[in-house]
Amino acid sequence: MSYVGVIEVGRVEVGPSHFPKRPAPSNSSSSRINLSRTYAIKSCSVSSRNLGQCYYKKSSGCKCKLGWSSQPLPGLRHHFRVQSSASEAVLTSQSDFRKILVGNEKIGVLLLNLGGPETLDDVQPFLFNLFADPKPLAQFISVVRAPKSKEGYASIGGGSPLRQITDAQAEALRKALCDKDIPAKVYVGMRYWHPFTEEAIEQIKQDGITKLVVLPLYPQFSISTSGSSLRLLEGIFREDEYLVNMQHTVIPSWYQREGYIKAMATLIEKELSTFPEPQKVMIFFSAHGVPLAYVEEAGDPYKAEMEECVDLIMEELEKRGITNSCTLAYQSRVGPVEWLRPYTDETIIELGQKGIKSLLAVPISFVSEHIETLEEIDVEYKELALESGIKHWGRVPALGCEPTFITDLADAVIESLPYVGAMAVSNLEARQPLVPLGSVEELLAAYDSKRNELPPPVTVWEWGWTKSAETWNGRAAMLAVLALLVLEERPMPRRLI
Ligand SMILES: C=CC1=C(C)c2cc3[nH]c(cc4nc(cc5[nH]c(cc1n2)c(C)c5CCC(=O)O)C(CCC(=O)O)=C4C)c(C)c3C=C
Ligand SMILES: [Fe+2]
Repeated sequence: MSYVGVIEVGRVEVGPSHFPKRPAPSNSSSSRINLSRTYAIKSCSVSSRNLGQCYYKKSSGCKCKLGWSSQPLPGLRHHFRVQSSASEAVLTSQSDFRKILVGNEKIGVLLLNLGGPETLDDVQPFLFNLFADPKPLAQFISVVRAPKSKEGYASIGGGSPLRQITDAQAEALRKALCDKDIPAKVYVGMRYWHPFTEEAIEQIKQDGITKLVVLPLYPQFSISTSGSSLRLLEGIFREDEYLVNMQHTVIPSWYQREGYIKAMATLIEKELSTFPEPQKVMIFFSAHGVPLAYVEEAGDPYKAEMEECVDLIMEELEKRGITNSCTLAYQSRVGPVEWLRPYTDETIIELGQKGIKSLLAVPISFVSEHIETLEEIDVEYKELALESGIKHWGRVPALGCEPTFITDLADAVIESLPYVGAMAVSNLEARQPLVPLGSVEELLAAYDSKRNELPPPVTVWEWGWTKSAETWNGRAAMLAVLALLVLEERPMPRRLI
């Protein structure tokens, strides 16, 4: 039985502090709320966090933070009405809690990731997929780029560890969900290498999943990463009868989640303690870069989310009495087009010139070890730092299967369950600041609506031009890499091309 209209959360105190963001709309049933009274709720869309509070309190009279839709949206299944009528029931037991969230549904979680070549032979075809738009150029670019990439992958053991780590994260998440009484199957869908997203979707269909939570494994949203995967999913969903009818929701980014922030702060705190003078260490956040045009012209929220993420981690550290200085820079640029600044390599040199002696690198845009942590940071940037006068160098490990982090991902999934099937966002303004959720289509529409002023297409790109995020991504990447090819002959270190 679906929980729509069945949730019988008992007495809920509705107070002004629970509605800080939006005033009660005058034309909806919510306008009848008297903020100082206690109400029973029928057919509601309280998030599982709130249900969780009800459950954990195991008593009546618990407080729930409620959100509402100002008007019933077409197709919105879980909007709620607050009524001053009685019919109070109390949600007390774990099984009630689980029943509401799971019912008879088969829940699936689809982890989206980029994918990486597992062997050196995979490198060129992997690059082909990465640059596969338009295809004739992808072949050319991947062949030219392959030797350089292979060198990198050879130096980290002959392949990317991404698949293995992501599989381990999927299994850890499954267990964490199970421990929280939410039985779910967890799938891995890579964008550019095995197991491809298409393979994961096939498995999801075979398993008869009825509710799917889509969770990109990138803490911050970028059109080049999560956006690209979601665009692919959108196409797959649209063309498949089973999937069109399968309820789903997307957690587009989760860098603001308390558990993630705390897990990052703990890793930093631990690593700082290995320095001879921890309080003098500069915390150096290094994020994967994107071409500047993504942010300035295509409306990528990546930079804003990254900066907010750094602020939140630093706030958490401050609460723990750690007040080190910090800086944020962007790494891994490809080609000479402008990428997000400041660049990691240039910043390291500048910090050395300013007399900084201790640097702790924190990879922040990705939660697994991969070529850019193991080779670029651990080898190239470390070497550059030592050459630049830095005496003490450290690097925070990627989160991987760190338990606090995995538990938090499980909570994110559980909190998203009431939104499965619901159209929770209709535009960016309507999005909640925390854990904005929505269907793939809705979400992309929200981002697309911000992208009205793309520059006119360059002639060479006119073939197949659209304004979609993924195509824009492909075009910019292509532009960058083509420019790179012009400079390819020059003997420059990887970080400077
Ligand atoms: C948040 C993470 C990432 C962003 C943003 C991103 C943007 C981006 N990347 C390229 C080009 C390449 N990326 C490559 C590999 C790669 N990139 C990420 C993450 C982000 N990329 C990952 C996790 C990986 C796989 C790493 C692994 O271990 O296999 C590569 C191939 C490797 C290499 O040759 O350096 C390229 C090329 C562009 C152009 C871009 C933004 C538009
Ligand atoms: Fe990349």
